[in-house]
Amino acid sequence: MKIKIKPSTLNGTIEIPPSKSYSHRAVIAAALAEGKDNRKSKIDNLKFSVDITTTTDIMENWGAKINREESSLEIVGNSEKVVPKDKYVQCNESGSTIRFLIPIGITNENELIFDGKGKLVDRPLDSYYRIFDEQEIFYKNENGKLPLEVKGKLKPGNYEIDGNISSQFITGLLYALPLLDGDSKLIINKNLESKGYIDLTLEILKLAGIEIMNNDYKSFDIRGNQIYKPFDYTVEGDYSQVAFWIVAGIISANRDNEIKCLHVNKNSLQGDREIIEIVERMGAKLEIFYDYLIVKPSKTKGTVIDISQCPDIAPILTVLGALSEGETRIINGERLRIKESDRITSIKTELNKLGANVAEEGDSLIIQGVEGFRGGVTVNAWNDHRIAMSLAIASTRCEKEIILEEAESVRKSYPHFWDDFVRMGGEIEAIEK
Ligand SMILES: O=C(O)C1=C[C@@H](OP(=O)(O)O)[C@@H](O)[C@H](O)C1
Ligand SMILES: C=C(OP(=O)(O)O)C(=O)O
Repeated sequence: MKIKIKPSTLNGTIEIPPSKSYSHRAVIAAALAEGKDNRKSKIDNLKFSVDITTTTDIMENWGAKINREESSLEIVGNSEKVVPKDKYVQCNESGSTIRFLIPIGITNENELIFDGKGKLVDRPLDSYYRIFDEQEIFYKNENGKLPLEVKGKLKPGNYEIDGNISSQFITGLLYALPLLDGDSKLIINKNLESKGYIDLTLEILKLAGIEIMNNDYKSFDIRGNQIYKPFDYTVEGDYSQVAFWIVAGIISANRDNEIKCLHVNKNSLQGDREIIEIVERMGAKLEIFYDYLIVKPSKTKGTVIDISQCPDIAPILTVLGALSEGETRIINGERLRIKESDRITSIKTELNKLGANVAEEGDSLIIQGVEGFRGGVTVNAWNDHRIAMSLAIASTRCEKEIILEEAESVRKSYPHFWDDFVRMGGEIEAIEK
């Protein structure tokens, strides 16, 4: 979908959508829970983005009984036995889905074909291939790309994972290993990045009655033969998404505007909560309350941002850096290259078309601040929801309107983003389906 976005300033109150990371975890844990006497889990405040629908569909296919309402779910779990009705597992473009579900799928002797779309076809899974090689689990793919055929069953024992590629492998194993018929140890080699996501995993596992011994994130001791228990849970707002609205509020050209963001847990464990500390360091003024926050326009200064623990907020922080005084450096962004797009190159390329001054240096983004963007050009979202949303927020500081291609990519995590954008004062016009 191609849309025209006119320059406008955003203002008002926004309901931040539920955390995608918590939603995946809650749906999976509830789907694995014992379904004795039809005992069910209830998950409230869910939004069926493409990624969450994908995970939910797969868990249903693997034996959970799921009743979907508009913004909640009831699940009777499959009692830890993954028995697929269909061996084909379509993960669409969701890295979380495929990396969480590969090990869970083979906690039972199964034959599965994992497939994906877009960039997911190429996103790395090598950490699992090493385990399959060690355990002589059959797997087949062409040139390391999806589809991936896997046949076998995981064995309890020692597992080693590099902590600097994707924390999603660690989450997948933390979910799967308690289901094996013996104890396991998960050892993390190299530096653990995206550590906050492991905290979310441990929190939901605990809620489901799963016990894991965390040895300071260097290793985890996991007892086998554990049983997931049903639970009730309400998903909190998503810090990766509130980041867009925080930056929108800071860069607003209308000094009288303010953006109030609802459902933002002040004490959240989400790693992207770092957005608050980063923008405050750059000079932004936020008013933070127990479960909401208020952002007013402010002048910001460049800084150095280590993005290794909060990769998903890199694109929108690049927008903020581009409009801040002096130089902003976003460093340690290696894994940004293996997301829905190569986010170092995609955000640099598209923001520069608007008139920003962004350069790549190794795995860093080096940004020289400008007063505002020119706009007046066509930009592309690279089929990446976070690039589309970042460009939408950047458009509010363009002199001229912009055309955005692949605007529909927001549906991966935030399907009603454009409705919210318009509700907050954005002006868009669809040009092409
Ligand atoms: O576990 C999760 O929910 C996620 C982990 C992160 O991935 P990496 O650990 O690969 O950085 C993040 O980018 C992704 O959007 C969600
Ligand atoms: C990288 C992301 O998600 P995933 O890895 O689940 O595809 C994201 O939402 O930015």
